[in-house]
Amino acid sequence: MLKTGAQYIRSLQDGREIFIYGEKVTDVTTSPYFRNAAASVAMLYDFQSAPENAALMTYETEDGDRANRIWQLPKSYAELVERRKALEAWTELHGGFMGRAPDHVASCIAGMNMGREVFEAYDPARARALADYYRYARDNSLYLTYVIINPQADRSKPANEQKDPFIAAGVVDQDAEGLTIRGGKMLATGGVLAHEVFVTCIQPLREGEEPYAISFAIPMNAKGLKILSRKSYEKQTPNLFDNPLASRFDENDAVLYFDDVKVPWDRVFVNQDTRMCAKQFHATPAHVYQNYQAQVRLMVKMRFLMGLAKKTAETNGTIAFPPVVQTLGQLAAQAGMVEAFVCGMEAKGHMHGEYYIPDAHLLYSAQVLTQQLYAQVINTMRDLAGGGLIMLPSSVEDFANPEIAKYIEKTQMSPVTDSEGRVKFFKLAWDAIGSEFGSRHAQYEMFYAGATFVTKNHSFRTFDWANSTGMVDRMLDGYALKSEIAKL
Ligand SMILES: Cc1cc2nc3c(=O)[nH]c(=O)nc-3n(C[C@H](O)[C@H](O)[C@H](O)COP(=O)(O)OP(=O)(O)OC[C@H]3O[C@@H](n4cnc5c(N)ncnc54)[C@H](O)[C@@H]3O)c2cc1C
Repeated sequence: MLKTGAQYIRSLQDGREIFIYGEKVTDVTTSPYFRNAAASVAMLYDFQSAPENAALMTYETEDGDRANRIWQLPKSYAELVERRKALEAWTELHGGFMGRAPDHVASCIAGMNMGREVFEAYDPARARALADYYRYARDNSLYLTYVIINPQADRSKPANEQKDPFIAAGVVDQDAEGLTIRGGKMLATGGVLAHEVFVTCIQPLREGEEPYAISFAIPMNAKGLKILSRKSYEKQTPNLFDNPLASRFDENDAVLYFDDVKVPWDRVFVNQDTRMCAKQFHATPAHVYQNYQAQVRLMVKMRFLMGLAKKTAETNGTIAFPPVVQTLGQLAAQAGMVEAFVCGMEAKGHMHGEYYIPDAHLLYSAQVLTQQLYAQVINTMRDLAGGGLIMLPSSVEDFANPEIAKYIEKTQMSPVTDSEGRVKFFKLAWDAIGSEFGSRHAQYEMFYAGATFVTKNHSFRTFDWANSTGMVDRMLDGYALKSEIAKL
């Protein structure tokens, strides 16, 4: 069943325990720290369930119901592209600023479900749990987030050798009903807004780390689950005009602590198996699908950033300067590169059983390069803007005071807009690239898919080295020292 925005908002009122600013918040939808972000997610739900968007955003499941395309399991290139168009349309609603909108983890679980045979070979009961969960989440329009990284503490030691063996979430007990989980996980982006969380470990685990080699999904209001929120940018932003992005799209990031949380067997996908923990991502299409979604999102975000860059130059009257045109051309080429990667990984995809999967190496190439690219793009945009990002009145209250408003009109000028338009535009640009919200985005784009050594290893692992070294070998085979000496 497709949820509407109102149904989504109601479904969040489930008594989950969020800790922030010394308080416990149990209703996200009315909290000044989270309510606007919840309303933004509700907007996504309304868009998916609007009758006029049915063909774009939904597909018919095997039961004859309609589900959001984020759950679709494409069986051809054409279906993959159809699904991507839905992701693009959804992402445009937030300009790519909600990194863990519901399409991210849905893509992961859909990809995992496309590789069910890997779970069948591991344990048919766990495979059944995964297949049932996929259908349950799809049929109930669930918003899932995930925590797949152990908290930073001492990265030189495995989880079982940390000062506290339960700094990272692991199994403390198992019985006929399921597992009991204790410990922490980073970093549940969207955790306060999601219905459920998928919990596992994507970091390679060694012998001795079996208790941490788990994979399961539970509701955000599960007994014993504590959501430890970072500061709220939404709360710090007094109004929409001054922080048009932070005030609406602060999806939040939270450490999760599992205070002896009970996980029933029908929600357990991997139990204390280090090899299977890695295989669930890399032997199935899960890792490729979740990160393909992330590149589609980035493609849309780059388009939005290009709009900001061009308007920056227009607003400052620098648009006709040849070096500025070249800078915009360079930025546009970088945006084009992200799009080329998305189109390339789709076109170069392959069948995994009955499903069509984007090309893994082009995906990992995109990840490695875009992790570096984002900071470069932001820096170039700051360079284009100069002090205009800072030469701004403190808040809408300044406009509301006639004495100050008079001087704003005298000092905020542009060849293409009035003083209000100039301030409005630069406040948006600053929120995207410079405010605390914008700065968190730079960190997000650098790390959401793992540190650079991780993505570079994926690129190394998936490149067709045999083809390249074969070419070199054929070249080397075409000549020899002996025959060259013979020519002397
Ligand atoms: C804004 C934001 C949102 C996030 N959202 C989520 C989320 O929704 N779900 C989730 O599960 N995770 C999330 N994460 C966590 C993210 O997956 C991790 O930040 C990422 O995997 C890197 O892990 P780390 O932060 O522990 O960094 P580390 O692995 O500790 O790496 C930090 C740096 O230390 C060095 N380093 C560490 N280990 C090595 C090594 N073995 N070899 C070489 N160099 C090393 C490198 O310089 C590296 O860049 C989020 C992170 C951020 C910043």
